[in-house]
Amino acid sequence: MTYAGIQESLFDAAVGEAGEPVVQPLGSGIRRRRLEHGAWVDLRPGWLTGATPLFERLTATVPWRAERRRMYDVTLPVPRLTAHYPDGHRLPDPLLTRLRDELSAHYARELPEGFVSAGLCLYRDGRDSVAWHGDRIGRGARQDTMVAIVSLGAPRQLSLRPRGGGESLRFTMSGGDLLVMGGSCQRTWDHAVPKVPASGPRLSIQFRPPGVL
Ligand SMILES: O=C(O)CCC(=O)C(=O)O
Ligand SMILES: [Fe+2]
Repeated sequence: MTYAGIQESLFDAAVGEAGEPVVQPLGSGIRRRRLEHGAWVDLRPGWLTGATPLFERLTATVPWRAERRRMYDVTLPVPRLTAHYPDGHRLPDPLLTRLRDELSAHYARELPEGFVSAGLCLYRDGRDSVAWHGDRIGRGARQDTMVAIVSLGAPRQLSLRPRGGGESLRFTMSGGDLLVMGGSCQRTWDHAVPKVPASGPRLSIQFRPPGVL
């Protein structure tokens, strides 16, 4: 994972015995970066190694939907595919359940309610993107909360900038990397995945606590 132009060490793409991804320990190698206005991001590059089989399974089996969003008086397609698994719904792969539970356990002290829902997004190529926004539908608009993102597939940039304007921070998320937005991040900062001239497909998994969308 790179941020602000600094290259962080990446793990070799080690694959588990049965060709399954290996979930590295979360406690080691996670680093918090405090941002202005009470926000922070935790970075854990290479949380999963050998994640290609998971990426391929999810790309092939998740019932992807093309989102549409109303803008002014027209409805436009949102350039990416999505699938949403609300609280209480079984996740599309047992490994995602394990990741969600490991995140809930790791953050239990700061986030007693844990992570309960998962949003999946598929950016098919460099033209797919998501515009500047905060996850502010629900209590992220009023309270500190967390959104944990696991990236699979091709590297893409996740940008953050203070909501009132200011310099943006750029985090390049590669396959297997974890980035957690916390504190006031959803209400005092915006984030985006900008378009790029060319990219292979990238899949993003966002785990959220109850009432955060
Ligand atoms: O692609 C990502 O990792 C971010 C997606 C996102 O911000 C969202 O769906 O709310
Ligand atoms: Fe978001």
